[in-house]
Amino acid sequence: MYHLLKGFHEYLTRKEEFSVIIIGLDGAGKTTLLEKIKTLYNETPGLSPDKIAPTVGQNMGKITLPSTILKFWDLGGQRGIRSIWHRYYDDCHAVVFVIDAEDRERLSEGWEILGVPLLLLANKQDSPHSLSVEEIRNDYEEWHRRKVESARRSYGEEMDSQHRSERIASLDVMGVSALEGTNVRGAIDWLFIRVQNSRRREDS
Ligand SMILES: Nc1nc2c(ncn2[C@@H]2O[C@H](COP(=O)(O)OP(=O)(O)OP(=O)(O)O)[C@@H](O)[C@H]2O)c(=O)[nH]1
Ligand SMILES: [Mg+2]
Repeated sequence: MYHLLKGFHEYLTRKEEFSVIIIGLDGAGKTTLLEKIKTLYNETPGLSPDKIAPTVGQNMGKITLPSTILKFWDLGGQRGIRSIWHRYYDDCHAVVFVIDAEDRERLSEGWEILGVPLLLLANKQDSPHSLSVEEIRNDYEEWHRRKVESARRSYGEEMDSQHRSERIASLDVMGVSALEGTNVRGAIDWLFIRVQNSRRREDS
């Protein structure tokens, strides 16, 4: 009887774990974001911004949501370290791509390394010098249009235009400030819904 009740209790309280990777150029604010997420969702606060150094390798952090554990992998963004990102793609349930909205010069460098985008965070929205969500989205679409056009020039007309629209449709841009925590909860809500949906699709 005890085992039956214990099993039932475990069933009711069980939590599924999902992996989310956080990528983006060096200095975009990925680690600041992860530490802010820990502070907002865990009893033990994350590191304060002045304790955060550039990431060499990876950081991991977990938060608990209703019947869900989100496990974040914050990966270093420096050029030499980006080659390890692909090892995390297969096993993750969602990708967060952080953009430094203050850094106009390096926006296209960001698009170059962006694989399949899911949630794009335009970070540093607290700064008056930052580009807005709208400007970031337009820049991405403009960059993508140029890329499709130059591919068309090189490979002829057989470009898959349906693929193109799917790709843009899958892009969600949100403005956040990792430093101040603005809209970080909105980003977590987005991820929560996204991983729940991915589970429903796997189940059916
Ligand atoms: N104004 C402002 N600055 C931020 C924000 N988020 C991060 N920063 C600053 O941006 C710099 C880089 O932040 P990190 O979190 O180390 O960046 P990272 O993306 O982890 O960089 P790598 O580990 O090298 O890939 C730091 O000086 C942060 O304080 C933000 O929301 N607003
Ligand atoms: Mg970092």
